[in-house]
Amino acid sequence: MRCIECGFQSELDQKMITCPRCGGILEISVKLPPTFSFSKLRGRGVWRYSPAIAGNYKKIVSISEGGTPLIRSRENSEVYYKFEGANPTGSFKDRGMTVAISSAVSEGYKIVVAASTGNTAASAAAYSARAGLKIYLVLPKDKVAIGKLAQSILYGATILEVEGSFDVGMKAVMRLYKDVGIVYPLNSFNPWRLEGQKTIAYEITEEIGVPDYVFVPVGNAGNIYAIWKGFTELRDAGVIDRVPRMVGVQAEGASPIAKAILNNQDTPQFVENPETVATAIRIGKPVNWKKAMKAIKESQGTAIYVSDNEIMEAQRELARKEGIGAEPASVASFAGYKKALEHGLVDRTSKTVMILTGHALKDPDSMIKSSARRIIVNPDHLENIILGDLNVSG
Ligand SMILES: Cc1ncc(COP(=O)(O)O)c(C=O)c1O
Ligand SMILES: N[C@@H](CCOP(=O)(O)O)C(=O)O
Repeated sequence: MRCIECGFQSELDQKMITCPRCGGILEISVKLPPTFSFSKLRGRGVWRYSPAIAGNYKKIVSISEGGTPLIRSRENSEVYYKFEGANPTGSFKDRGMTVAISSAVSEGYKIVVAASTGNTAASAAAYSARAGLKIYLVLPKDKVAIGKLAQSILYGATILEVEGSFDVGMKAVMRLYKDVGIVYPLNSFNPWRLEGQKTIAYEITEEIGVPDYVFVPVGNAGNIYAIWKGFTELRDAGVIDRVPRMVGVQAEGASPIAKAILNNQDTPQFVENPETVATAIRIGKPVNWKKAMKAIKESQGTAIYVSDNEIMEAQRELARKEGIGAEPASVASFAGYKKALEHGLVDRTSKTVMILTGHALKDPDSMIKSSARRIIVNPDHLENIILGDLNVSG
């Protein structure tokens, strides 16, 4: 393990979540066994890749996460959507949560905590219910999409609401973890969680080999790093010969990392009051910014920001042309891909995967604002509408 802030190094220690020297963010380095081969793996989902997942687990808490569909685009056979909405609670967070909760249980914790814009909360609530742990969720008041809030309520979490953005809650959870050792933190500054999320890279590689580009929505910035880490491990073990270019996509009103990358700055300027329709990535001070920038730079990738209008248009286009329903933050990857095509950053022949991080049903308010043809009809004369349409279209 190595601290990304101060360079502290240690042997693998599952008790370690942040750097014991400076409190910084830790990286877990994994060397795949020389015998690693996809053909030898058994089962499906996150734990199929257990030879690559660091740590010892006395008990595995799973709800069959991972193994999500990689859907080929109808319009371009080189383009794929990794639909993380198909996870048990409807987002990629489940991949990380199965590992983090299994780690918490193995280390003897009884209480877990997470700050959240909604998806981490829903996932953490489900996995802690399955493990029989007590969970406290810190949410930005009135800023969590209704589907996600409803999930956290259903799974029986205690919900603590704070005024202000997600960043306020994140800071509070960090402090709580550092001051009160009995509480296990489930956010992505916990490097064990990212061990689960990196399996996205393993699944993509096993199914289609190495893509040229992977587009990832970026909020607290753990996922883009985790996916890059997965590809890097496979490359270092000689399973693949290169790592795809990682492209981080942020919403314009919450884009410290994208702006730093685009302006060639080493450090992002944090956003005090982030604002975007994509509430899942309404984050101004991403805790994993160093890891994300490392992943982008070392993969020779880039970052992009997209407007709220571009996000909403992308959500409709994906639904209406490809039949895939993803929440606004999720389709930032698609909006970013469209922009990258326009700006000539990628071309249509590049093998590209967009990570669609969460299901459309998470945020019904965003869907219902889409334009739709809704007509009050006489049930005895439905044919009038259909025949009328046929006449109009000739
Ligand atoms: C649906 C969705 N997409 C993307 C993200 C961003 O992921 P990360 O925080 O790992 O950058 C989140 C949460 O942060 C999310 O809930
Ligand atoms: N979008 C996230 C924000 C928290 O991110 P995390 O990966 O650090 O838990 C959420 O769903 O809460």
